[in-house]
Amino acid sequence: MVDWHQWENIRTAHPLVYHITNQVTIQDCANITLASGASPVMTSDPGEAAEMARMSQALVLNIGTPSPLQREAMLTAGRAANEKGIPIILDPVGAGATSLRIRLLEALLKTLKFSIIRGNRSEIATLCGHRGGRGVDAEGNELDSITPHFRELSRQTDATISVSGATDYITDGHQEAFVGNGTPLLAQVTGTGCMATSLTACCLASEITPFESAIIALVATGVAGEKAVSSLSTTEGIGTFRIRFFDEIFHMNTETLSKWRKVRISRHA
Ligand SMILES: Nc1ncnc2c1ncn2[C@@H]1O[C@H](COP(=O)(O)OP(=O)(O)O)[C@@H](O)[C@H]1O
Ligand SMILES: Cc1ncsc1CCOP(=O)(O)O
Repeated sequence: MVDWHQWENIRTAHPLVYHITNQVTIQDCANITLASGASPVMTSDPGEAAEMARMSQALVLNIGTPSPLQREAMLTAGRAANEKGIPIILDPVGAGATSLRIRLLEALLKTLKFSIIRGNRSEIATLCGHRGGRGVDAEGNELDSITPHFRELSRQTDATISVSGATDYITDGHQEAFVGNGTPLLAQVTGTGCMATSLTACCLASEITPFESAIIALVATGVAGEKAVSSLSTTEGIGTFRIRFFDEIFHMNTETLSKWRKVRISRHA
């Protein structure tokens, strides 16, 4: 059972969520963080990364557009966060696309302890050793055949694994959740995965457990997408959808989450 009231914790706690993230969706991530009731800060200068991490309540490391300076900032901020017990969430955007991304992920996973790793199926499958994906979007991978690998990754990394797709899958190695909310239009707008990661960090920063943070954030993303798409007229498309998605997150509350949620949770055998 998920306590959906915890969504309101974000507005009450108003946590600072530090993002080292990609140049494509950085502003969307800042705005979705604000829409949920948290406060974003985005900077990639290694010179201030440790100090910024120490004052935050959660750290997002999103590898969408890596650079040498950003890679250094991620390791510096990550070490500072780990030392202070501040939770870190990793978004391995485009994980399998290049060797540089694979090496960066190996370094991050070797050096840092993550509370949550959130990506699409191709990205998380790459972390499980099944390299795939042409760019940053998911390709292939039937959910049923791959969930045992996600559970194993959770055990190996001691992190909650949050995998988005038509059906989202979350495991902390002991229990698993399937989230059926969403709309295919979410996959046609860039940044919805990055924003799902930001929302997961907002929950994590508000003292919600990693497993519940992952579920609540993906339900909120999916429900906001469903409500946004249902409001579109025949002449409206992804531009209006994107704006309405922000509005729906801004107005998201306990009642909407518990009424619209499509979640199945079970314990692993
Ligand atoms: N075919 C789909 N049907 C319904 N929801 C989807 C679909 N594809 C993705 N979503 C939703 O879109 C959001 C972003 O997921 P995804 O597109 O997998 O992330 P990414 O942008 O990292 O590739 C998630 O909330 C997910 O549930
Ligand atoms: C298109 C693109 N290229 C590098 S990062 C990025 C954004 C990816 O965003 P998301 O993973 O949320 O679709």
